[in-house]
Amino acid sequence: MRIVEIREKTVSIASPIANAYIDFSKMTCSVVAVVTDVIRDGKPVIGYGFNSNGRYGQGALMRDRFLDRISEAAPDSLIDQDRDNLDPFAIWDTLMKNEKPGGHGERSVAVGTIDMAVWDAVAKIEGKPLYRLLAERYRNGQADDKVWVYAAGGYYYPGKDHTKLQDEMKSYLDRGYSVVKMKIGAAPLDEDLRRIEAVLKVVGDGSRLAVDANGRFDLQTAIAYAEALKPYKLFWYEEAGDPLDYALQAELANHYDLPMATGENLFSHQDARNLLRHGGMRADRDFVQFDCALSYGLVEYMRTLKVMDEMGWSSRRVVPHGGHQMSLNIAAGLHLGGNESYPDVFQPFGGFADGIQVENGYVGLPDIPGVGFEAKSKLYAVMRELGES
Ligand SMILES: O=C([O-])CC(=O)C(=O)O
Ligand SMILES: [Mg+2]
Repeated sequence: MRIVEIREKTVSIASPIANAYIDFSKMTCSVVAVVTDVIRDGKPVIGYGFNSNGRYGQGALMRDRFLDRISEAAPDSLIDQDRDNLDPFAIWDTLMKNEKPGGHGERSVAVGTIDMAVWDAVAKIEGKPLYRLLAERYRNGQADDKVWVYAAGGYYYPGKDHTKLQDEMKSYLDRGYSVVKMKIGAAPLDEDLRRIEAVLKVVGDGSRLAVDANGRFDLQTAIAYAEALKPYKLFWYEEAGDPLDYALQAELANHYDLPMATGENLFSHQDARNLLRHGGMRADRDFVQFDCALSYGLVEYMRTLKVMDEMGWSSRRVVPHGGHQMSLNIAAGLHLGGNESYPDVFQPFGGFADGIQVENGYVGLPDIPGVGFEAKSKLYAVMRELGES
């Protein structure tokens, strides 16, 4: 058994939406296909991956060094002999050979995307949904059969008034979500409060609304928002300040005793550990949002979960960023607290398998081998074009 080839391409996920920090007018993402010589149902097994929104396609890094490391490695060194399968840990070590520690930059996105495709192939070779494989290998066989998800949206875009924002949020509730998320921080505080109040009229209660500032605020602004948000008792207040400003996050906790969330822009277990060491995050109420697709993949994610465990954090406090099926599998298989969902944006990469309904805020997973991409037809069409061409 061997990896025959790894293919990659960059695709556009451009749209007119904006958060407080960036617009998505030129957003791209990488799609990766790991082609193996294993035959299932008369066809070679191909694992697929893609990177989450917010970081651009990583083709250059992959072509410049990561893919060569795999093609130059002895094929046997990448195999899990006991299981007669690919070995995601050995593949990870090979990808990261001669990479210095620290300064994670965007190589973590390139590696995370390849790692997703490797795990998809591993689960397909074993003939199981990835979440079941993860539960069997790492959680005594106990998988969650459904995962809590919330609907993320509420972006700024030209011409979007309060009515359009309300319509968007109402459509998420109509589709079975019980918690929604909206952007803040691209408008002045008083306008953002009016936007929040407009949404509260639709969702009914602050416990059903999270807000996301995408790292926009300095400490003074973060505190001003905290004071203004407090009476609404929101589900969470996300990424108030710069993702790496742990002192800001820790000081903010002195002004806001309700749930906060952050971590989507931390790309390694060392950065996650620094957040928990220095960011004043509270294990009894706050949430962390590390996204495997941006942060060296599932191999590294397991290290992050171990760090959390050692620091007294339940895996149920993790609700990953990214709204993708890979994190949904990790959530069900490794017992996370839930997953983000983008019902309308970042298509065809956002969202879950076709025909899977959200019920009271929970979704199930398709019962097919791998991550489940084949059950999401528009996404699979993009992947297949790369893998089977
Ligand atoms: O707008 C973005 O970059 C996405 C984001 O923060 C989220 O999904 O929490
Ligand atoms: Mg966010």
